[in-house]
Amino acid sequence: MVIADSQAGIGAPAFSTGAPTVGVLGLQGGVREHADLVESLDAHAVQIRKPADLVGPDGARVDALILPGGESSVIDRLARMFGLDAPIREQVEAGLPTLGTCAGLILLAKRLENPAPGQQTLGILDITVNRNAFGPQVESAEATLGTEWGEIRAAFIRAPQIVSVDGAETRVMAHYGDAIVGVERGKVLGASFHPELTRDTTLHQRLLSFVG
Ligand SMILES: NC(=O)CC[C@H](N)C(=O)O
Repeated sequence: MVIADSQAGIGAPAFSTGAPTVGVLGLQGGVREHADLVESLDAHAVQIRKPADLVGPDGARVDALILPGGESSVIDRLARMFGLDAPIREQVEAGLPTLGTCAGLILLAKRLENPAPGQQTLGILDITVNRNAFGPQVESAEATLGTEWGEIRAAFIRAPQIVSVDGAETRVMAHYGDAIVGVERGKVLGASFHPELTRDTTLHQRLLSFVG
């Protein structure tokens, strides 16, 4: 992964080199795992930590965005602290293909049933999410899901559940038992689970299919 942050000193962002560039929100959580999967698909991964990271030196945006899992209240607080919330919202609403997994799904939701004190979301997907529906970390599980995206090997870790899909344009794509755990609207994908921990590339391939 190329870290698009001069302070990190790992080089310049790899924009406009032919292969698509996928930004991974790099504030907290499973950043490296998503970046590794992106690079296994011959795309570039860059870390997004400040608004300028969303835009390359020649003005080109990243071609797609991933909001990883982690702790959604922490990612939310840091994103607002660094002024990333509005630019992300604007670019996603303008058509930037985006994948949110677990905490990333929570960030995408318009409504949370049990937010942490002061927690906000980007409010992009017209869904209501119960933040820790699948219980504490010890109740985490791995499962193979038959989904509208294809078969996915998924890891659930204190996973959120989509308790309702409130907008007609948002499609239910995946269930785990009776629970809705995957949705899609336009070029925005949201999943309760972690495909990056089981190294399942189905969702990343779907994300890249929206590029260009
Ligand atoms: N693995 C995860 O991303 C867990 C998300 C967690 N439930 C939260 O509120 O952020």
